[in-house]
Amino acid sequence: MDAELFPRARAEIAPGAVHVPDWLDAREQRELLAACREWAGPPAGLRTVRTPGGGTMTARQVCLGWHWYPYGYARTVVDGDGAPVKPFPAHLGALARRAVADALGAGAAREAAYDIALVNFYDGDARMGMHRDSDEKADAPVVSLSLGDTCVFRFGNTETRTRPWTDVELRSGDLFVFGGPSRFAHHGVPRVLPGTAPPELGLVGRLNITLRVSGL
Ligand SMILES: O=C(O)CCC(=O)C(=O)O
Ligand SMILES: [Fe+2]
Repeated sequence: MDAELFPRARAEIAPGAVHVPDWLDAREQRELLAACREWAGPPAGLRTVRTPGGGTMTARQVCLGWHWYPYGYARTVVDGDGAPVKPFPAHLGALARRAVADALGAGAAREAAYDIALVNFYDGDARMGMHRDSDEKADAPVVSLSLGDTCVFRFGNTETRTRPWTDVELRSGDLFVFGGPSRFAHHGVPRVLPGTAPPELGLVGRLNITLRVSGL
């Protein structure tokens, strides 16, 4: 439906931060979506995240491997149903290493032991404020995969939550990796574009799968 005159090109958005359009083919997207639906079920399923200030995040979340909560990691859903977090499947680790190798080059993936997946579900009104992924004790690149609706992904700088930043459209199947000098850069999702998912995928809304190395 979004047929471009020219294919979207991979782009280095900042040193160590690379956008690879259409990295997942249609079958891989369907399989990941089916897996996300399994992971989202209870126990330790999709939940609304409450921040210490009394707010709630609009993107709902489920974790694999380590449970992330504001602001740390646990092995159980300490801010939810208390159940043990679902295991991190080995195939996601292999996927993350392949993603890093494709985005940053073979050397960058090394032996990185990916052990965290955060699955964020965005409906049309959801967004994510500017933040850094900084609760890990490792500096391996963060791998981000998008399914469903297109979003505006805002990639900023390591110093401040404000400009300079670059807005990138992430569509279903796109890969974004940030490592090296960009590993601790601020980023967020100011907007989801409802109704832009590929119809054959069968998802209303947007899913993001973020893969990280905990170092824990
Ligand atoms: O949804 C996205 O693309 C970003 C998610 C994110 O930054 C996070 O979960 O830390
Ligand atoms: Fe993040």
